[in-house]
Amino acid sequence: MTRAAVLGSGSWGTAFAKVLADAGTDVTMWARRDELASTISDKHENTDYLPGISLPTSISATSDPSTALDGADIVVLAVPSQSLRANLAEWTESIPADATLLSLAKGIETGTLLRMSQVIAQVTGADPSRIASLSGPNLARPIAEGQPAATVIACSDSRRALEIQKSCATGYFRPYTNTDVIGCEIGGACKNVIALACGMASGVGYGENTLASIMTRGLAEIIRLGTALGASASTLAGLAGVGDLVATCSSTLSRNRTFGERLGSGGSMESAQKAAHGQVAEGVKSCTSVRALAESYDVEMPLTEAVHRVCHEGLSVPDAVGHLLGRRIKPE
Ligand SMILES: NC(=O)C1=CN([C@@H]2O[C@H](COP(=O)(O)OP(=O)(O)OC[C@H]3O[C@@H](n4cnc5c(N)ncnc54)[C@H](O)[C@@H]3O)[C@@H](O)[C@H]2O)C=CC1
Ligand SMILES: O=C(CO)COP(=O)(O)O
Repeated sequence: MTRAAVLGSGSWGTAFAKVLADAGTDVTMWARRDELASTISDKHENTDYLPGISLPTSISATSDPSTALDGADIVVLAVPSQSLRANLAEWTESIPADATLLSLAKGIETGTLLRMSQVIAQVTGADPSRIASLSGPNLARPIAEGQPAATVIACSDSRRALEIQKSCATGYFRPYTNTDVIGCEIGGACKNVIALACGMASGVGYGENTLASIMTRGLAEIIRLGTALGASASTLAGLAGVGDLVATCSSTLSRNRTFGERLGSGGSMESAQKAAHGQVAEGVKSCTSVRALAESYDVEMPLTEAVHRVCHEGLSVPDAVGHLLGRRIKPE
């Protein structure tokens, strides 16, 4: 039986642990707090992040990372992007030598501008062939409720991608494999920034034409950046690109879209942050790193630029809209 350690017990870590267990994988979760680990083990519910969802009784949880990692074939990294490096530094010693490392995080590290698989390779010293990324239209709660969805597992080693695919395929969760780790990670990180922009537009009161225009032009800038970094455009036209972009930009369950909506309807960064109740809206930090990454590759990303300026330079949403529409007109 495949054994997985899921490190991080937020909404997606918990929902994905349920998927793994439903697929017949032996799962141990790690939670930062003892209290949450005990609740998951004893009450089979994550009352903090996925209240009302019954977890399989086979899932156990611990606040001791070495207990969770003991004998793991697959190590699922489910903490927010900006905390991955510090957490990994503590976990590296206990990670089994041949385990596959699977990142669920959708962000680009600030400062280093590294993708999550690059951070994992740097901190753990693992060969890139052991590192995989999972990304797609996967809002946590509907998946935990068993609503059908598909995803992409990207790994340069197809054997490892297949191993993960088998460990999480269920009657409601359909994983596809891919070898394009860059495309998968860029799609996942960048769509959060575009979802912030859609939220802002929606908060102002704009409707479907505006949102569809932002999604489509957002995809154009994601493809520009992805292909400059070596991603395949077809990955970005698939589940980890268009699929996730549509789900996140359209859903009121998205933390990024909701965060943007609060800003668009006149809320401050502080109030939007407070209203998120500790849940991470990755795009708020990644807009800055994606923008810097694009700049270093001489790639134009006007929507990302606008989101960065609203979140971090005090630009108002109406002024950001004015700047975007005031740009030079050009062919599509
Ligand atoms: N929630 C969702 O629907 C989806 C989330 N993701 C991605 O999964 C990653 C994790 O997100 P969620 O599970 O949604 O998180 P969440 O926002 O529900 O919860 C954050 C989790 O990370 C923990 N955490 C926060 N700061 C930490 C730190 N410094 N060290 C260790 N743990 C820390 C919290 O205790 C909590 O368990 C993110 O990159 C997110 O973009 C991907 C797909 C779906
Ligand atoms: O990545 C997600 C869906 O695929 C979740 O998006 P949010 O982090 O905006 O909730």
